[in-house]
Amino acid sequence: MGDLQNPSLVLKDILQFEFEDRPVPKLQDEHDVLIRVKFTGICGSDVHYWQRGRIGQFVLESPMVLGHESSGIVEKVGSKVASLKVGDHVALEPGVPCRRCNFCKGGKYNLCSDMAFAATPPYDGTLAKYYSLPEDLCYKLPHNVSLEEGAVVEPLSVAVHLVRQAEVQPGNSVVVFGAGPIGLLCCAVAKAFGAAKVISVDIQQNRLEFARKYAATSTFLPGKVSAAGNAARLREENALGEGADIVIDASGAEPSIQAGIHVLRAGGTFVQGGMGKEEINFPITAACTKELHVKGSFRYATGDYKLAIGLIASGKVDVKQLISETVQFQDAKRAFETVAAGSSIKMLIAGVQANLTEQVSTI
Ligand SMILES: NC(=O)C1=CN([C@@H]2O[C@H](COP(=O)(O)OP(=O)(O)OC[C@H]3O[C@@H](n4cnc5c(N)ncnc54)[C@H](O)[C@@H]3O)[C@@H](O)[C@H]2O)C=CC1
Ligand SMILES: O=C(CO)[C@@H](O)[C@H](O)CO
Ligand SMILES: [Zn+2]
Repeated sequence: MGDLQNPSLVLKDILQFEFEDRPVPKLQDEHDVLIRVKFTGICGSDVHYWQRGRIGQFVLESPMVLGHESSGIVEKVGSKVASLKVGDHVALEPGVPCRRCNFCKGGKYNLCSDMAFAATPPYDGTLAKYYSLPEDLCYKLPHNVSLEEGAVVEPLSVAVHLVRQAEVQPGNSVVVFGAGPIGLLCCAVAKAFGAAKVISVDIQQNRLEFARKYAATSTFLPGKVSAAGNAARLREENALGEGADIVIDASGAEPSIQAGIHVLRAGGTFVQGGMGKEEINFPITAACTKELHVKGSFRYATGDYKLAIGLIASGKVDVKQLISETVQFQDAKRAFETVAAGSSIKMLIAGVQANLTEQVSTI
């Protein structure tokens, strides 16, 4: 068999992956660029689609290429591309908004209802040899930021957006539920924003050990007691007085959200980032009587990617430590299984290599 054009990892249905050859994307606009994808991280959201076929209103109804945390090298540029040239190393912002609606015009393009986002049904993702995007969504990496780090810019931008939504101020106490990549990056960004206490909460002891070494000032393993009981112990063990200033949920788990509301001080801020069950029991009276600020946080918007790259380039946030393993493209399924087994932090999948094209075709 001759060379494949664009080998891609396709989620055909729940738990069913297949490698397929897809056409190389055509540049649709003079400002588009074609990227040779070099590294792609696996996100908790990819795992949700793989295992459950949905996140909220986004439901897998036909086969979809997974992956949206990618870096790559510019392979081809449209006739009006001025900011990039062939060979540039870039981090991909993998969602194209309509650019015309009020949200887009107001800088909150993450809320655009016409967003075409990689690996969010029905749009194909980046786990392919090639991917195409408008030039302004490809961020040139500084010389001291590697392509591996470039693939982590996407989840770091999610964390930057979460911490900005939380309005973390110097001296704040911040409790982060979930010590997966998103929660860990939230800890690191909160610290970079000057938080005095950053408490990481998870049900996996190994993740807490990692969090403590990485960016958390302390950790908390919830017990088999009520959410209010866990919140009380969390407050006590961390000398939080009347409660934490800020809670970020990066777990999507109901007990975390409940404990998060209970651990906040009056007037504190709760930001939801984790996505899991669509509906949960929520301690609404505590939120009411403490006059909490309860917000959501979805992906990223104006300035988040630039700040994320700046945090890496300046050494304020180290993303290299999060990368557990990089597997070859043809081993992508194993990478998903490793993530599901909970034995890694961030798994990267290398882009299709020239000499691997034949091998992928036989899988
Ligand atoms: N809001 C947004 O824009 C985005 C949201 N996400 C979501 O954020 C979440 C986190 O993503 P990743 O870090 O990649 O996933 P992950 O699955 O690696 O991390 C989730 C962590 O939550 C922990 N957890 C589960 N139940 C818990 C409980 N009861 N208490 C405390 N911790 C608990 C797990 O042990 C795990 O370490 C996912 O739900 C993902 O879909 C991801 C990207 C963007
Ligand atoms: O994981 C992310 C972004 O990093 C989610 O927003 C998914 O795009 C939802 O489909
Ligand atoms: Zn993601």
